[in-house]
Amino acid sequence: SSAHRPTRVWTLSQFETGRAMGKGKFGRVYIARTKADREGNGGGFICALKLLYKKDCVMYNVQGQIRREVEIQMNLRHPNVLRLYGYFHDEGRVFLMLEFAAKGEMYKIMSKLDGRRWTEAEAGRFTGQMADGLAYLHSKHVIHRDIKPENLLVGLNDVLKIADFGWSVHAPGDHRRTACGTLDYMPPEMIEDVPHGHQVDLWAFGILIFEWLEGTPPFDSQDTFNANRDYQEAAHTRGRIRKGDYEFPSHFQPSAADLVNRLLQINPKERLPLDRVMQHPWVRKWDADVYERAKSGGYLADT
Ligand SMILES: CC(=O)N[C@H]1CCN(c2c(Cl)cnc3[nH]c(-c4cn(C)nc4C)nc23)C1
Repeated sequence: SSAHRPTRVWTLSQFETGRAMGKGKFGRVYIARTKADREGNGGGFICALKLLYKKDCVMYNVQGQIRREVEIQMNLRHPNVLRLYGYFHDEGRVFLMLEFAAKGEMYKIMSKLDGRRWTEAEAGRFTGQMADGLAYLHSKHVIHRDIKPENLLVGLNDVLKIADFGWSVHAPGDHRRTACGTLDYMPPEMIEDVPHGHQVDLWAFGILIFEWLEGTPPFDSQDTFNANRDYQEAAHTRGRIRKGDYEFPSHFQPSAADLVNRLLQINPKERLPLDRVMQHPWVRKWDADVYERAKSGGYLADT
């Protein structure tokens, strides 16, 4: 029957928590394992337990936003989207039970690669998975708005997981972070501050593919730290983004460059839709069946 299965009520006592995996400014994530219940069932389930302090949420008045985002993420089910299994709270903290991604954070893994570059095969496979996960999110009318290596995780077997840390760990500092956050992935329409739609994720996807293959993003803003140079750099970067002023290094695969060009279109309406990304020759070369996967999943626009 379609009777709504009540989500199990969790409490912290049902977990054994391990080390903190990262110290986000506004929350911490611990590796955790569920304890078996009295009948000896349900033990040993590994997850990532994310803590948010209520006092931070109240101070930044984001509790409503977090509740909305949790409701959305609870209903998302896709192999390339990090699962949110449940949530619970005690008097001072909110706990999110998230899927554990065994290989960790994409940007950290990239920092260990030679030149921060993936091979063409690795980048191609990640591209197919990213198109699949994004198509699923867009079919649920979820615009990510913050696609970048910092918000991607990698599971066993190099499965890419889109994780939306933006609203959770960073949300309380969101305004500050966006104000001084990196411009690298920001599309022209967000720089112009005009209304934007799901195509902002397509632009960021183009930036991401470039960075996977080159090791640096095309409008690299060289995050400088002294104020006035920082301001001039940012102004220069914004100008380059608005004009679509970027170029490919000589080693860049022409077919991959073609795909990146079709995503980094100034006019959001001209960016290649995800069903076409999945059918692009360079993607099919490395992930031949992503289009069929997404079609059979029923979340591709029937264009
Ligand atoms: C700074 C910060 O908060 N980091 C959080 C982000 C998400 N989070 C994880 C989340 Cl939410 C889920 N799975 C993870 N796996 C890992 C990880 C695995 N290894 C080998 N190393 C790490 C790290 N991290 C996560 C860790």
